[in-house]
Amino acid sequence: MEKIGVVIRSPSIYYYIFRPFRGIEIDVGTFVAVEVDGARVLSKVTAVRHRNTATDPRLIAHFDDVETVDTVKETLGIEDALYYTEAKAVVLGARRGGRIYRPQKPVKPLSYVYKASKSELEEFFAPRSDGVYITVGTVKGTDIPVRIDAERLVTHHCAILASTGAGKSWLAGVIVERLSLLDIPIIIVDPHGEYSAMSIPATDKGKQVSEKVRIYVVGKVDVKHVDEAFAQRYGHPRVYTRVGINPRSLPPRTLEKILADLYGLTDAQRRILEEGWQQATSYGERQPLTSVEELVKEVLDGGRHVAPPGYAGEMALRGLEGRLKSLFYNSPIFITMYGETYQGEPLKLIDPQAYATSPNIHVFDLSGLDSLDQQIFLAVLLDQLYRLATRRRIATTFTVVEEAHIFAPSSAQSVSRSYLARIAREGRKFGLGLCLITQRPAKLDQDVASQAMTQIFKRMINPNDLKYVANVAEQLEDPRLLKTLNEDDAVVVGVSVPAPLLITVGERWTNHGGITPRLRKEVT
Ligand SMILES: Nc1ncnc2c1ncn2[C@@H]1O[C@H](COP(=O)(O)OP(=O)(O)OP(=O)(O)O)[C@@H](O)[C@H]1O
Repeated sequence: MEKIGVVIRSPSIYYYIFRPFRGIEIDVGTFVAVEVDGARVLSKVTAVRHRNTATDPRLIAHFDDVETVDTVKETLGIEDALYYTEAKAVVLGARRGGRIYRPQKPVKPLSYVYKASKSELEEFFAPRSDGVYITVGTVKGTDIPVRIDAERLVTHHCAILASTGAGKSWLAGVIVERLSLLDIPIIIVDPHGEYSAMSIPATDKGKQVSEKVRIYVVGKVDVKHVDEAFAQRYGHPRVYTRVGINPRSLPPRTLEKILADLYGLTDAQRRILEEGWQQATSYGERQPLTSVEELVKEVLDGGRHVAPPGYAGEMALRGLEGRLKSLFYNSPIFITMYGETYQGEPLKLIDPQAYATSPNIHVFDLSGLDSLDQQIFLAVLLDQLYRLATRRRIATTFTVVEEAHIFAPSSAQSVSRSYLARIAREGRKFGLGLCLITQRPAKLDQDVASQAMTQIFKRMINPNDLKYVANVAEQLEDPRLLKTLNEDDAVVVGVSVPAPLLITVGERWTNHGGITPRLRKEVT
């Protein structure tokens, strides 16, 4: 084993500082090994610096032309004597059977530092024999595959956090493709309509994945421009089902909140709504789909007995009637009568149980909806999924939520936040996993974000987001690293990897819809 340096000091059990021997080049990211109690412990270099012990650096500031610098370097030949290099290595641990063992004592000063061999690295990153893994890329700078524990990734939730254009949806696509071959039902909440491209394979392997893609356009919205762009780019028409939601599937608190936010509600109207909605939705599991007129009549009839007497009561009832009709007729996500169509296309009711029991990739294109309708849709979908999951009526399901900070913002209001938070908190027990994707980590609700036990970071530039990440991601050695990442780099930390890893993200097997447009011409 090649000895490449010696430990100078080790201030804690987590890292040590070593001096690479003369002629040894060490880069950040290099894997090295040391011995602790006879076991070889793997470590990763996270910083390299040149230290000057012989002179005051201010002396060098006086070397103000090429001639002087060359004279000092070549004639005096003191360059090597002036500086030495030292590196910081973070202890990753040693593999013992299926587990990673981390020594509970610091590395001894004067211990030798060895170059980590390929086989040593492969052994360290090898998956446990009893787990289910997906390969999402390679350890950066090596060809060692990065295998992520799929069960932990899915059920303990994950988050992909990075600036815009840093490659979040590319990576989400890689994860979804690999998971789909394990026959896990996957639901993608796609506010930008990017993921329809997964229905077009990019490689042979991609054919198996794209056959599993089911696209749903949500609501009565015109998506001709999206379809045209799709057909032009891939030479195939986009095939989708148009879906909507039954107004009766709205949870009462959510309905009340929407009406209050949009139009305001008096106390009397709230009381009538609470009673009336309970009556109108007392059909059990499958709520009937009726016309809005019938539904509103049922609500008013069911709540009339709590209305104030006389004219005030009549006013409250009429006001509530108007508000309910406005909401259900104006929002494009509701189906307002049985057999409704839009531009000749039938509208189907969403069927969360079918999505969460079939091993497909269900892509919900929400791009035609405004932000409130997107949130209402997600609230209803997640509410139904949660109810089904608690009754063990679904398979383990992975739900990818793009732009998660819109659906669960840290400060602003959102009707979907409590539904995301509930699944983030309790979904693991029922096999409901989330993948939260956001370009503004600092704007994502903390309760929701903190439940993501695997965190994947990509390039991040915004100082607020970096500060936030430094506070929440204990395992991330130095958030400044995130500023320097390329599009295909990612840092993975958390329960589904043996140690924090800098990875090169793998190839896509299906098409990526989020290509950043290039400027066509130079201006002369
Ligand atoms: N691993 C990769 N290998 C090659 N190209 C990549 C990779 N990751 C991303 N890209 C390219 O980088 C660009 C941006 O990627 P992507 O659409 O995934 O970013 P994003 O972070 O999701 O952006 P947005 O915030 O706008 O949704 C795309 O053109 C994509 O093709």
